[in-house]
Amino acid sequence: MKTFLRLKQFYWPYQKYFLGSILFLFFVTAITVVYPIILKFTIDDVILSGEFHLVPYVALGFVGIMVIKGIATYYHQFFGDLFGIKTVYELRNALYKKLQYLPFRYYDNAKTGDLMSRLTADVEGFRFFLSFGFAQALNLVLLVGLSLGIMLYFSVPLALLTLAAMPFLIVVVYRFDKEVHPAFKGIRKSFARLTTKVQENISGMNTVKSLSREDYEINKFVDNNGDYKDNYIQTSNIWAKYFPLMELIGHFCVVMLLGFGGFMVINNNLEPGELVAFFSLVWYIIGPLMNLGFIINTFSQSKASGERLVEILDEIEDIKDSDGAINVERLKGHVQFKEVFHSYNGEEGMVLKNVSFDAPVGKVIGLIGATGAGKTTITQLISRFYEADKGEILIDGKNINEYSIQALRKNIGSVLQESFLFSCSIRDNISYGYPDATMEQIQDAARRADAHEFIMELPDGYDTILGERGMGLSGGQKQRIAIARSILIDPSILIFDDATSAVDMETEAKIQAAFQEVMKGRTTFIIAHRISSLMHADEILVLEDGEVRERGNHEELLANQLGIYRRIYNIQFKDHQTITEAESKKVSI
Ligand SMILES: Nc1ncnc2c1ncn2[C@@H]1O[C@H](COP(=O)(O)OP(=O)(O)OP(=O)(O)O)[C@@H](O)[C@H]1O
Repeated sequence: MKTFLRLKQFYWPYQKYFLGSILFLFFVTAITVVYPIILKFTIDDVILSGEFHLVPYVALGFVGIMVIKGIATYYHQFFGDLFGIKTVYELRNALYKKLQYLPFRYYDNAKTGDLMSRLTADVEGFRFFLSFGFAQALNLVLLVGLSLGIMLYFSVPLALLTLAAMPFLIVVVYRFDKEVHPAFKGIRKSFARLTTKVQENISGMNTVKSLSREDYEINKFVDNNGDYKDNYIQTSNIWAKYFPLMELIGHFCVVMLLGFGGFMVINNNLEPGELVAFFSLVWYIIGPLMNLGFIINTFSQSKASGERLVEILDEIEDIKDSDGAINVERLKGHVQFKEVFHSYNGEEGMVLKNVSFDAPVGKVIGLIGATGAGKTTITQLISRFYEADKGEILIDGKNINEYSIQALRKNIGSVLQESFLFSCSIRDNISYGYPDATMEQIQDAARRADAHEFIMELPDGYDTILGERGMGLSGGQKQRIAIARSILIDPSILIFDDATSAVDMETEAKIQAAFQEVMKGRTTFIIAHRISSLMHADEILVLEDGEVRERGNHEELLANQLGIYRRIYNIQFKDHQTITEAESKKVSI
């Protein structure tokens, strides 16, 4: 019940559809139980009493009642559907919104396929219960209640006989629910694993094919698919075990009814029409009770689904605006780190240790160091993707927590090693961060990113539709679109995180030239492994194990013959020298 209470805010605003559906359900149920009464009347008061002239009227009345039942059924289902559909519309929106604001920490461990299945299959599971399951449960209570009432009215002893089997049925149903609920949870989890597998496989198809791991992937999928199948079989086993038992109890009731009821008719303690009516009424009890398995099934599924939805909704958004957060339009871009420490998973794993630096407005800061040294972490802290454990990060003299997250991030443009382009036009990709940009502004950003020329050579120019992964464009072209996208928001802080590592030297030179143009007047952080990418920086921070080991400009750092920077330079310079020598040998041959 906790799950349903937690999700109340989504379905309660649509209570009018729910109440409408329930109202018509009352009609449907009432008309349903009128049917055996008409039957009793037809047999006892028309046929056995010889009043045959009444038959056409009874038949007409019966047809009329059935028409009303049809109309009531239509509205009951229609309102029930509306209730479910409108609720999950709100719920899906809320879940999606929540996903947009969940911190990066959440996505570090989240699986795309699992989230997809929550937003689709689980939301549907919940809707199904709202639209049908609940009404079925209510229908059960109403139909059983009314039928029992009428039966008690006709004959108390016979009605009690029917009631006698109820405790057994309740025990069976209780045990069924106990077993089937975890089984359904298992199915949902297994389905999420299956979709995760498919999603990861499609996203990583390049790696799969290049390492010829198709067979391995197929086997893994077969395992996941097998697990899903086994989960379903296990659930079917539970179902198969309990359903016949429920049915058996139901049929036992009918046998008792026919035996004892027939005996009462023979002894003139019950009218023949009443026995026939009883026979119909008892099926109105047995039928819904046999359906109880399905209702519990729907309820269990929706409870399991609802729990998985609540898990997302209750996830903590720990990175959010502080009270009175400043909504500044434009930051100047003066970035300062003061004794910053950071870990992703507790004290032991400090990935930044006592990092301090000052990046005045318009200056270029280079970050270099081995992989895992903490370069990206520094830039992620500036954007508040994660929060530092200790120390202070200031922009324009104020702690970054004092700015609203939106204001802060709107002033930071990032180009990553692999830029993500959406499956829409190039124009929309460039204007993603500034949807109101005019075509002139978009083209201007593209020109400054050295992207305009190649875009114009594409058949549809700026209207060219890109695939999910920027299909049809080279790595360098994708990067230049990403640069255009970052500069269109006119950020005061620019972050280039390994932005040229995936492209060839010539493209790198082109992108670097584009960088020079867009860096003017902005505080820029360049993360790179190649010294050539950041040698012109005003200050270069050399990181090792999360600590700044050396700092200074290119010349100053080179002067330290035993320094890390000098060592990196020597290795890269040697490579360069070897290549140049080989090239010149080739030419002389
Ligand atoms: N989201 C995360 N959760 C847990 N640990 C992380 C996370 N991101 C990075 N780390 C760890 O923090 C350390 C620093 O990572 P970071 O990405 O800052 O290094 P980097 O210097 O940018 O490396 P690279 O040059 O490979 O990009 C690494 O040990 C890394 O494993």
